[in-house]
Amino acid sequence: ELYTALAEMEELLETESVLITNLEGYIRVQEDKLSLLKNKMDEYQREHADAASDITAYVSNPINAYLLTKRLTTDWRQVENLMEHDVGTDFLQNLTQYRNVLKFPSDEDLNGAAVALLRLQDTYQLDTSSVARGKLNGIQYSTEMSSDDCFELGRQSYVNNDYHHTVLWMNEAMSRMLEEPLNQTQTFTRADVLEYLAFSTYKEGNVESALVMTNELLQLLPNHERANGNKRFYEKEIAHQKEMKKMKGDDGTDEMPVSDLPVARSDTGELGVKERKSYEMLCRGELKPSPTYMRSLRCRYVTNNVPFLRLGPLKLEEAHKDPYIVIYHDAMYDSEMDLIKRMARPRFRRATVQNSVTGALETANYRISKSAWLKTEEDSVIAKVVQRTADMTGLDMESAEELQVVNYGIGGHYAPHFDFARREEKRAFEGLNLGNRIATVLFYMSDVEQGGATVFTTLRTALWPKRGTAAFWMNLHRDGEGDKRTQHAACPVLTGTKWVSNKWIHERGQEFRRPCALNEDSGDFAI
Ligand SMILES: O=C(O)CCC(=O)C(=O)O
Ligand SMILES: [Fe+2]
Repeated sequence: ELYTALAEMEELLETESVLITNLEGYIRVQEDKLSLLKNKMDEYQREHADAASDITAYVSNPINAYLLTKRLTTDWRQVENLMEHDVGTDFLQNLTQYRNVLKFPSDEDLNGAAVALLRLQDTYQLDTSSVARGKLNGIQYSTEMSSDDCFELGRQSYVNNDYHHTVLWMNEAMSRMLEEPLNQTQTFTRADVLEYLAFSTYKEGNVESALVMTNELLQLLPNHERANGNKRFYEKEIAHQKEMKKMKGDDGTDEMPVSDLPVARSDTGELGVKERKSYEMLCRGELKPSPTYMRSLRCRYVTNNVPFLRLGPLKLEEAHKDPYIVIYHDAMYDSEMDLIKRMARPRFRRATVQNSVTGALETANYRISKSAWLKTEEDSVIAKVVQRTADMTGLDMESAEELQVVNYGIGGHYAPHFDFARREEKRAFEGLNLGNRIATVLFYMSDVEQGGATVFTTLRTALWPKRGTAAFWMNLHRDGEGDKRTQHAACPVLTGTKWVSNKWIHERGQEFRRPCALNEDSGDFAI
């Protein structure tokens, strides 16, 4: 699960550096051996040519006769020994040992990294060939991908039953392969790509194209057993579809290719097609509140009646009126953020979500990050931050959860969700007797180069991470019901790392600070 946070990916670079050194050593020893053999061969060739120019004269000389005999006995045995001795063994053994001491990614990591890349491609509408060329918004974003890299990404998509991306990346692999100079280590052939393409195209609902590709494949490999079987299958399928059309008198205009149908995407939860569209638009910064609405939003200094804040008031910026969402600027000092990150690093675990039925904590594709919890009592710095949270919210911190520190790697995200437990998730905070999560304070502990906004899916509002700021909103209505309008998500990180910390404040202890009411009345909250 290394791919879930950037912090741990750094260790992989160290692993790679050790592997490179080992490979360098291996090559050096092999080269030494080969150059020794080459010297011997040159010497033998020279002597042999000499002898061959006048064989009788050569062998009649006793010294030559001795040397020839020696060459073919002890000397040649030396050559055989050299050839036999495998100088690679030690280096191979090193590799086995490294497995135990160094950090290595697993196949699951490879899959996770691939899925993350594809998620970014979707969310930020990146076109396949630009990604393959390492280009992002016209600038060089990373190294170029080889045809092999593209093929592997296509294969990963295929394994995940993601035929849409299989087609995109297999096509890219093919066109890259045609551009590249002939490569001896190429891991795939044209026929391999055609096979993946044909089957995925069929799965995407286009049988005709699948048949065309299969025929192309059979031209390359006429005896390909599976392809022959598929060809018969596709032909039957096409005939069957024609038959069906005829029976229905259907002119085919209302037929929708399967790829356009809404598909359940596991990593954005239960979003419908429309919600998913607006979520992604928000992430891209394409959906904004109207200028009229923006004009109504204010900034001000606040003291919240806290005497201490009279000395240094908080800087509040309104992000949304109803529900009320605010940003506090300079809510955390650099030194605090540095310490919090340092404390969290060694404790990072893959973030979990609560199963709404069983209440159990489990990992899920729709939340990809690493997180750790810090107790208030652990360090005076944490206690200070918690006190500031109390000042910012006017709420009691007794029932609040520990500070949750989160680090998102490239592609890390959290799909649209509510911070409060819904009725059907009643078990979530049961037993703690602290009530539901009444409010959220979300500290941004890093800038994010590209992507990584917090977006409120139904409010046309996106908060862009800015180091040191904190967002604050109430999750519950006055009557304790969850405010569905607070649904929000963490967009995937496109470049850079994202660090945040969450302070979730609970209902218990707020009875006098935010008295409840009989009906939902969310507009009266004043800071
Ligand atoms: O990281 C973000 O922007 C939001 C995180 C969030 O919503 C959560 O952890 O509940
Ligand atoms: Fe959240």
